[in-house]
Formats: sequence, structure tokens, C-alpha cells
Amino acid sequence: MGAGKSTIGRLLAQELSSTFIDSDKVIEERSGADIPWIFDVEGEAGFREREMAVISELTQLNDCVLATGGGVVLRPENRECLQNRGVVVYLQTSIEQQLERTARDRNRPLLQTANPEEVLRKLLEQRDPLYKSCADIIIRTDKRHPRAVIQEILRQLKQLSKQPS
Ligand SMILES: Nc1ncnc2c1ncn2[C@@H]1O[C@H](COP(=O)(O)OP(=O)(O)OP(=O)(O)O)[C@@H](O)[C@H]1O
Ligand SMILES: O=C(O)C1=C[C@@H](O)[C@@H](O)[C@H](O)C1
Ligand SMILES: [Mg+2]
Repeated sequence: MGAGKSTIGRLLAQELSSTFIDSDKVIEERSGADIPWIFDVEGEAGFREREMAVISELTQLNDCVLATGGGVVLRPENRECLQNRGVVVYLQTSIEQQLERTARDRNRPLLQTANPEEVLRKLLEQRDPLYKSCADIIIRTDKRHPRAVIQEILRQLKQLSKQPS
């Protein structure tokens, strides 16, 4: 959360002249409700079910940049879809920066707690190995302007396409 998936994904899609899709937004459109409402009424388990259905569908599309939710890697089915169908970019960010970037909006139910720093630390511990297990490209985003992050993604994409398969 707050790594910049939505922000950087949108700009990257512009740069690549591709379609941008944000799975969190698609989940909200399909449910006719926002993410805090889904967590409230259906719990995290309900949200993960909706997320899995949407990821399975969106990863069938071609030529697009897909920003996922931060917990997408929790389900092995999602990791498999992402790995099989695309180049996966892990935007690595320190907890300090995540806190700074998420402080202004209240749209992340998992962070609506007395100690968001502790929550982020636990999530990172659990998720970092999963992100690494499916990432083709890993980029640190701390104190880096979104434009600089995008240039680095483009550079690494070029390198990947040069490698013999
Ligand atoms: N590299 C960056 N430098 C400075 N600010 C950034 C950077 N990337 C994103 N931000 C800012 O951080 C906030 C959160 O970014 P964003 O919503 O893109 O994160 P996210 O990874 O999509 O989070 P989530 O997992 O909750 O969907 C936004 O206000 C955005 O403008
Ligand atoms: O990291 C997470 O588990 C989440 C991140 C957001 O993108 C949303 O998908 C939701 O708030 C859950
Ligand atoms: Mg996002």
C-alpha cells in the first residue's frame, strides 16, 4: 500500500500507449461499492474472493498495464495468473514512505488501526517473499519521483526483451 502501483501504472501505460487498468477500481465498479464497504460487510475474505475473480479475468487481456491491490500475491492462483500472463514489477518501498504516502487518504481498511506502522511491518514480512517469488523486475521507489521510477521500469523492460528466452 502506497508503493505507487496506481500512480506509476497509469503513467507507465501513457508512456507505452497502452490501456491502464486498476484491479481495485474494477472490483469497486463490479460490486457497486467502495473497498472500505466491502471489507466492512464481507470481510477481507469477501474482498479476496472478488479480487481473485477480477484478476483471473483481467490477466486474460493483452497490451495493458495492470495495477493490482497490495494483497494480490496472497492467493497462489493470482500469482500464477500474473506470472503466466505478464511482466510483473514489484515496487519496493520503505514503511516510512508507505506511512507518509497513505496518511492523507482513508481508503485502505487494513490501515485504519491505532498502529498502521506495525500492520505494515507484518504485511511486509508476510508478503515480501511472495512479491519476490513472482516479480520479473524489482524497483526501489523511496524518494524517487514517479517519472524516475518509470524510466527505470522502461530500462529494465528493454533489458528483459533483449534476453534470449
Ligand atoms: N514515487 C513516488 N513519490 C512520491 N509520491 C508517490 C510516489 N508514488 C506514489 N506516490 C503518492 O503516494 C500515494 C499512494 O500512491 P498509490 O495510490 O499509487 O499507491 P498504491 O500502491 O496504488 O496503493 P494501494 O496498494 O493501496 O492501491 C499517492 O498520493 C501518490 O501520489
Ligand atoms: O494491501 C492490501 O491488502 C490492500 C491494498 C489495496 O490496494 C486494496 O486492494 C485493499 O485495501 C487491500
Ligand atoms: Mg492502488
